[in-house]
Amino acid sequence: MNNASQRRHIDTVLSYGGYQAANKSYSPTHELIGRSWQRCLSEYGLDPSRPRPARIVTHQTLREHQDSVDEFLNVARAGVEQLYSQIASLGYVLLLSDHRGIMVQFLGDKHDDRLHKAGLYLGADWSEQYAGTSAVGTCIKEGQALTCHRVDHFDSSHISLTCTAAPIKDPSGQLLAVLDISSLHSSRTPESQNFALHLIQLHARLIEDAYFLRRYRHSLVFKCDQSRELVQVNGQLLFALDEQGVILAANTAGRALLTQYQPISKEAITLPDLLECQWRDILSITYESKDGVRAFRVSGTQQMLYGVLIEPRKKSSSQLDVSQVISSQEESVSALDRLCADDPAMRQTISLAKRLRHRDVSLLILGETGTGKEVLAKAIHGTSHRADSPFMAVNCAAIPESLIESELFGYAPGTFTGGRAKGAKGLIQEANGGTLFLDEIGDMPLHLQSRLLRVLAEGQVLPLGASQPVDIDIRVLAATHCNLTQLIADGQFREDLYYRLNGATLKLPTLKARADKQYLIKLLLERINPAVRLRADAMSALLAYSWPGNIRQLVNTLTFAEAVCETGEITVHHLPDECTQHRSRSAIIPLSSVGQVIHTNPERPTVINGHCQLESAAVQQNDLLALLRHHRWNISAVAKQLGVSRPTVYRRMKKLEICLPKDV
Ligand SMILES: Nc1ncnc2c1ncn2[C@@H]1O[C@H](COP(=O)(O)OP(=O)(O)OP(=O)(O)O)[C@@H](O)[C@H]1O
Repeated sequence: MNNASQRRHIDTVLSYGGYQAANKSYSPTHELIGRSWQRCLSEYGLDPSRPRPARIVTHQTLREHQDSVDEFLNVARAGVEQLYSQIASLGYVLLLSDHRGIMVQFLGDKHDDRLHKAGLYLGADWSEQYAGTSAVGTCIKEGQALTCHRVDHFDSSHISLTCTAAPIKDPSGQLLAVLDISSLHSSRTPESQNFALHLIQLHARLIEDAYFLRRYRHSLVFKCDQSRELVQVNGQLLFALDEQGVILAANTAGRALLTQYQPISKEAITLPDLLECQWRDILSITYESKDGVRAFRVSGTQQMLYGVLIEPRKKSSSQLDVSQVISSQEESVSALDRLCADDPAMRQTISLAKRLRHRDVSLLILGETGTGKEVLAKAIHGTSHRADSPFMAVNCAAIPESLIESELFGYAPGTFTGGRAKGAKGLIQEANGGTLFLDEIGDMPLHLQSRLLRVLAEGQVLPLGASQPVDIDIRVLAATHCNLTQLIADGQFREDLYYRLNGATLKLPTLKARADKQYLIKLLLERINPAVRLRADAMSALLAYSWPGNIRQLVNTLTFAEAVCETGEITVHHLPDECTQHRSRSAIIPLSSVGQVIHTNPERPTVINGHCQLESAAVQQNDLLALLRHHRWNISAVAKQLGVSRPTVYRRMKKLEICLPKDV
């Protein structure tokens, strides 16, 4: 914006007396803009000839503002991110302000200095009192959605911006936050922003309603709409009710209806009064109406509304209510159920595990490192009829090859010089009556695979140096992150053992792919320290991160954050750098610039269970490379962060065809 335009704008504002006459062609929002200019000049004493730089509040102040809307930010996250995904490519940034005009959330390019300078940034103060007329500040004052387009702004330093904002109110009608989308540049015509205004109003309503439903999740909620067809998916009016049908709260559309309804002598308005019906007509909707919808007439009018009931979520048995699950003295949810909340892949796995837990068939658990293979194996054991017998876990990759045999099968007295004179029971025997968990089975040497096969086939183990086999009764659960089919094809794994182990396959998704990450984050943090709170900004960062080390890395990250946060509250600043820096995979160093990858062959996809995993391998390679480079190729540091041993890191590097740079 050049100086001449700014000077012209200052003149326009100064001669504001003629504002409405001079701007006849403006859209109706300009009544709001006019009132705002008036406030700026006469109430706040702002001087249009002295443009004000963007004011960004201190870190501490920002935290206080974020805290005050923490619960709301958690609920708003999905709506905010969905809106941003729709507008980012059009050059907009998204801002969420609290009711005082301080930006408590920002989605956009953090490194764009122009945004920072323009105040389109986290912590910026867009209150009308400070920044003059703007979409956010004026929306707060007027309680209405509006676009503040270019010269609508009071301050001449803002006249290249276009900003569109909508209010979000709490269930009592108080302003909670303002949702805003802004762009540094835009077409000159204000009409170009009409679509933005519709889009933002739609998302503000979605977020507001999500917050309403969250706040009243333990109450009966009546949802209604003028359309029978749309009410289930997009009911516009929400009413929270007590057991007698008294309206406890309503969303914005519901409150608008209530203001039209004037009861004569009632203190508390009931829904049956409002809809001229019996309380039982409402309570019986779900089971008496075929489509779960019933028609009602609004009292004293001809207006029809179609309503559905949303049942309260029970406080005690909800699996998603983590604090309930954890604090519950009675273990109402089995160890298997607790492994996940609402993730489709995990649900399938857990349901299969439940069906097979009492059978003695061997199970093969597949999943990347840290996805919880051992935890699942333990839960299967713990919920099976073998629960009171031992659970023995053997990590075939961690035991040196020379020791696996004696560790597993044991040895007879006098077999080894230096060994225990009396001999030793192997882990297979130790597990007798219980479960033997063979982790990293893909790393078991071939000759031991034959011996293991015999144990499984014959139910007997022959310790080293012994002449008599010992009867054993074990159930075997095996796990691997390897592609066993490929190992079989390469002659490194016995096909007959594979079939023996694979009574059924249980697959664990990567943490990144799980829809119930939030549940896991809360569950794990609760276990680490129930008194520590996770702030919404930290939760957002954790949800956005790609988690190459899966749940193990999440545990380590939360443990670290809990240790470094001193105030009993984890914010994004307490998270390790990689969680906040790698917001998306595309931000990870491009392979071509690394130079440590040898002959990555895109023509040779890995095949797991018949599906092409080429992309997944590339992603794993990217993630591991990023971590290695982040830790300057310090393998111990990478192993620590991933929560695996150094040999595991080396093995994974080998598998992903990554080698150490020469100068390390
Ligand atoms: N569902 C879960 N709930 C809580 N903690 C979990 C869950 N799944 C995994 N963990 C934790 O994550 C870490 C890794 O789990 P586990 O050892 O079972 O993974 P894994 O897949 O067997 O890893 P690897 O392949 O490296 O042996 C452990 O600290 C475990 O306690």
